[in-house]
Formats: sequence, structure tokens, C-alpha cells
Amino acid sequence: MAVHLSPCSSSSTSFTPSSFKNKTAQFSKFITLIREGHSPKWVSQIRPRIHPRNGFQLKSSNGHPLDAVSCHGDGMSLGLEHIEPRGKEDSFPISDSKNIDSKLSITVVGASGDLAKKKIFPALFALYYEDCLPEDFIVFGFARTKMTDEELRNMISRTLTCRIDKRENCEDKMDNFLKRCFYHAGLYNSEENFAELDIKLKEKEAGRKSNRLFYLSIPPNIFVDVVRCASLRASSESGWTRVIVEKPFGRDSESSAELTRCLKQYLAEEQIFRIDHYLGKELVENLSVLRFSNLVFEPVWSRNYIRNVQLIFSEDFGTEGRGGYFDKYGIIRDIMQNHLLQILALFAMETPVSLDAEDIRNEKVKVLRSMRPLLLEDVVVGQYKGHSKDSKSFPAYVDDPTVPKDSLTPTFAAAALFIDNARWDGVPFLMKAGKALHTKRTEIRVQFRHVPGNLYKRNFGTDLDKATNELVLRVQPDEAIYLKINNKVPGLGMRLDRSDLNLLYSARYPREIPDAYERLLLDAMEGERRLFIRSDELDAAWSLFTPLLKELEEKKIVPELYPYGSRGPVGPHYLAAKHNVRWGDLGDED
Ligand SMILES: NC(=O)C1=CN([C@@H]2O[C@H](COP(=O)(O)OP(=O)(O)OC[C@H]3O[C@@H](n4cnc5c(N)ncnc54)[C@H](OP(=O)(O)O)[C@@H]3O)[C@@H](O)[C@H]2O)C=CC1
Ligand SMILES: O=C1O[C@H](COP(=O)(O)O)[C@@H](O)[C@H](O)[C@H]1O
Repeated sequence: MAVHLSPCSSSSTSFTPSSFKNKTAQFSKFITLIREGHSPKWVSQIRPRIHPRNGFQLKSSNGHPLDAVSCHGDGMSLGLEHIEPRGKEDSFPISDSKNIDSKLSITVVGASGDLAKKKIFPALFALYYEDCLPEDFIVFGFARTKMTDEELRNMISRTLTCRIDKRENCEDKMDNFLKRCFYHAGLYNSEENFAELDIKLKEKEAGRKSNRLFYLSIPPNIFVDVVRCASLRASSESGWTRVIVEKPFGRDSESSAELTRCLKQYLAEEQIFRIDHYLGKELVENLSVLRFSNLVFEPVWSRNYIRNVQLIFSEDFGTEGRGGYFDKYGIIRDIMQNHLLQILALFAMETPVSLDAEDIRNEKVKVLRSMRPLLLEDVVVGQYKGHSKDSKSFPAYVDDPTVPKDSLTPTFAAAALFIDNARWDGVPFLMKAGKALHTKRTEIRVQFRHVPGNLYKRNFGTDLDKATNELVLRVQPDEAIYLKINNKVPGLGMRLDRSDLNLLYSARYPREIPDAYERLLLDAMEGERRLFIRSDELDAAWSLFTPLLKELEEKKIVPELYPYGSRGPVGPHYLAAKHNVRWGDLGDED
């Protein structure tokens, strides 16, 4: 009987039991693993299943985080995934990665691209500079562009920087890092080209146990091809294989589910690391610390004290160079459905049972599933238009040659979301995201309720809203956490003033904050999934936005135009007013 892998991509593969040369070899490998010290506890929890590359695989039957360990021999192999006890050292700790007998091979697929140059290679170098990579690692670039190893190194070297506060040995470190970088040109759907990559990887791995990490820094339409080829032809035969997948994960619920289904033809969920780089940002990571390790915040973290929450993303440049991608997605899919919604989930979730990845992701899924799908009436969309200022002219979105002149794709959106649970009933969560605005900033703003029976209300005049407390978490730039409070102006009279209790990171922690990609790459190497998106989280996120996105497209809703470099359209003010909210980012002093 042949097992056919489904037709998610251009080719399908079949495996026959006759190719399993000797079944007893499976069991001798199994026994070897036990002898090598793998715990019989997890061995007893595994059950057989078919694996695309190895033909036969053993997998745990419960939903705990797993880690892939594969072994092979005699022309056939077993892929084993084992359960690690919760809360203990992670399934593949960096200390294990540092094991001198094993090698880490990182392949950046789409190495010639913008993200690879701008973020991934610099992040890998930063990790190397900080001694966070295993001693024995190599980095391969893979893309269609013809390049030699030397050309790749030249390309990468242009974007590498050493930490501002630690410049010693920078040149040497760069040289050593670059010596470990190699390149292989190939087609994304060619199993043959990935088999060639496999040969090169093996050459460098020199017979040692190898763990392989693939970073898919490519457009989404070729994700499945690459996963198919990499998993069938270039996955590790002696260690784990993991794949980091960049967004977008589909365009809506259906395409996202289909993408997940296709990826799972070749990978177990535990091998898929869906990246949302906002989860790797310092202030976003700190959100849980702030909430759950300070007595003063958690008790007020509910509808009883919080009037509204605002999640604001603003960029001071347009879609320059990325119009082709952006026009298919728009700002709601590009920023809101993922980055802002992930922050919202972390902000609003209940206390997780532990800091274990699954416990946190369980809570995020719960809160996402308690939310109301967005309604058209609670959304405003905009698009930037050309604008001239001080004899400088700024292009309209539709001036981009890769964007259709009549495009209705929003480059700006504002939305009101609601969580129908006991903690957040009736509290508006307002989101605002836009490109080509007057400033670059990402913030979480929490506006608190009025002080009941405030003794000092006469001092605030008629606008009591101006006197409420506001907690601001500025994710970027100039990371900061500050609380707006009312304070007495020093002196003999009784004059009140709005002041900030301000934790400005640059003053308190005068060192460079690692880039989000550094943290996330490190986590993926360690097998830590806490900051990556699980497939049910993704489903829940798409369920909230898909009906709205369809309606916007079907009804051809025309976005409100706003000038490049402005504060955006006026629609969001009406939306906020409808929910009795005033945007917190209006004052320039903020
Ligand atoms: N750039 C960014 O700031 C961000 C990007 N992302 C995501 O990361 C991924 C990579 O982004 P980015 O680097 O900007 O993408 P690019 O458009 O630069 O593409 C990366 C590489 O993929 C290859 N490629 C491009 N288009 C095609 C195509 N139609 N068919 C086959 N190969 C193609 C090219 O390499 P070659 O021709 O050499 O094969 C290119 O260098 C995308 O999924 C993107 O959505 C996510 C967050 C931010
Ligand atoms: O994912 C994306 O994020 C960037 C913004 O990331 P940041 O870390 O610079 O804030 C955005 O420009 C891009 O459109 C989007 O795809």
C-alpha cells in the first residue's frame, strides 16, 4: 500500500512499506536511543506515524510541546519526537546546542531578499557576537540569485554592526562569522537543488550530529514548495529540523488553514515556528512581567478600572519597495491581525498556569476566542495620497509602479474590538495602524476610569477625561513605560498638574536593546515556542478579521485619503467618539 502525500504543492510523493528494508532495524534504533540515555518514560508515550522523509516516525500522543529527534540507518530511518517534562530545561537547550559533538546549520531561504539582509543576518551576527550561538555552527544562504560564498559574505558584511557598547574585536568577530557563511543557489521548488544543499551541509557537518534550522524569508506563495523540498531532501538525519515561517500566514481563515494543512504534510506542528517579530520586542516581552510580577497592576487590570485600551502603530514611511506584496494584504493583515492582536492577547489574557509555552498560548487562544469578530461599522480605512512640503514631494500609495492605480488597499486602519468575557466586558480595545504618517511609533495606551467622587475635581475644570490616569507602554522607538498622574505643583497654592512617572529605558538601562529577531532566532534554536504562534491561535486570529476583510473587499469600501506625513484621516476620531474614547497619542509631548 502506498501512502500518498497530498497535492499541496507541485509534486506529490509516495512511500511504500517495501522501502522499509528491515523493520527490525527500527527497533534496534529504538533500543539504541534508550541505551543513549533517552528516558523510557517518553519512549513509552510514543506511537508510530508516517513521516514524509523518514517513512516511519514515532510521535507522542499528547499535546505537550515536543522536540524532534530523528535517527536513521540501513536505508530507512525513524523520526522520534519526545516529551520533555514541563518546566524543566527546555527540550533542546542552548547548552545542548553548544555540545561539541553537534552542529547547528542555519539556512536562510531567500537570502538575497530585504528581510534577510536587513534583519536575519545581522541578528545572527549579533548572537554570534554575544556568544549566544553554539560553538559549531554554519549559516547557509539559499536563493535563486547566482552568488558565490564570497559575494554572499560581501552582501552580508554591509549590514553587520557590533553592539554600540562593546566594540572590541569587532573586525575579528565579523571575519570569523563571515567565514562560517556559505551560499547555495537553487530553485525553491527543486528537490534536486535542496538535495545539493544537503550534500553541502553534510560536508560541513562532517559526520557529526546536526540540527538544522531553516528560516523562510521568502514570499508566502513559495512556503510550501520550500518546506516540501527542504523536508524531503535536506532535513537533518541525526538531530532536529525546525522551520521558521515568516508572515503572512494566509490572507484569511481558509487560506491560512490550507497553508497550515499543507505545511503539516511535511512537518509536525512542533517543527513549525510561525514568527511574529513583535513578540520578540523588549516591551512586548515585558508586558507579562509588568502585569504578573507587580502587585499594583494586576488588581486594576479589568473593566472595573480600565476605561479603554489603545494599540497604536504608526510608521513615517510608505510601502516603498514593498508595494507588490502590500497591495495583496493591506494594513489590516500586515499589522493588525498579527502584531497588534498578539499584543492585545498578551495584554488581556488571564494569568497562565505557568510560563510554559503551552500554558501561555492556551490563555492567548482563550482570550482571542472570547472576542467578537469585527464589524464594518467599527472600522475605518484610509490610504495615503501624494503631498508636497517644503519643496519636497512625497508619493501617493498608488504612485508605486507595482500598485494598481485604482487600488483600494488600506494603508491605514482604525478599529474597535471587544472581548466578551467577565474581565473585559464593554471595554473598547481600539487599534490604529498606518503607514506614511507623521511619526514612527508603537504604543499600548491604557486609559483608566475617573476617580469616583474626586475631591479635586474642581481643579480639573470641565474636562474630567484629562484628569484620568493613563499608562503608556512605548514599544518603540525610545522604549519607555510611563504613568500619567495628577500631581500638586509645588508651592503655597493648590494647583494640580499632569505629570509622568517615567521609566525611560535609555536612562535606566543604558545599553542597546537586542533586536526582536535575535531573541526569536535564539528561542527557535533552543526549541522555545512561547513567542511563536500556534496554529489554533492563528485560526482564532483569522476568525476575528476574515468576515470584515471579505466585506471590505466585496463592498469595495473606498479608503479615506490622507496626506503622506500627516496624522492620518479624521474617521478614527468619529470611531473613538462613538465609543466614548479619545485617542491618547494626540499631544506632541507624548
Ligand atoms: N521586509 C520586511 O521588512 C518584512 C518581511 N516580512 C516577510 O518576510 C518574507 C521575506 O520578505 P522580504 O525579504 O521583504 O521579501 P523579498 O521580496 O525581498 O523576497 C525575498 C527573496 O525571495 C525571492 N523572491 C521574491 N519574489 C519571488 C517570487 N515571486 N517567486 C520566487 N522567489 C521570489 C527573491 O530571491 P531570489 O530572486 O534570489 O530567489 C528575494 O530576494 C516575506 O514573507 C515577508 O512578508 C515580514 C516582516 C517584515
Ligand atoms: O511585519 C511588518 O513589520 C514592519 C514593522 O516592523 P518594525 O519592527 O520596524 O516596527 C512593517 O514595516 C511591515 O510592513 C510589516 O510587514
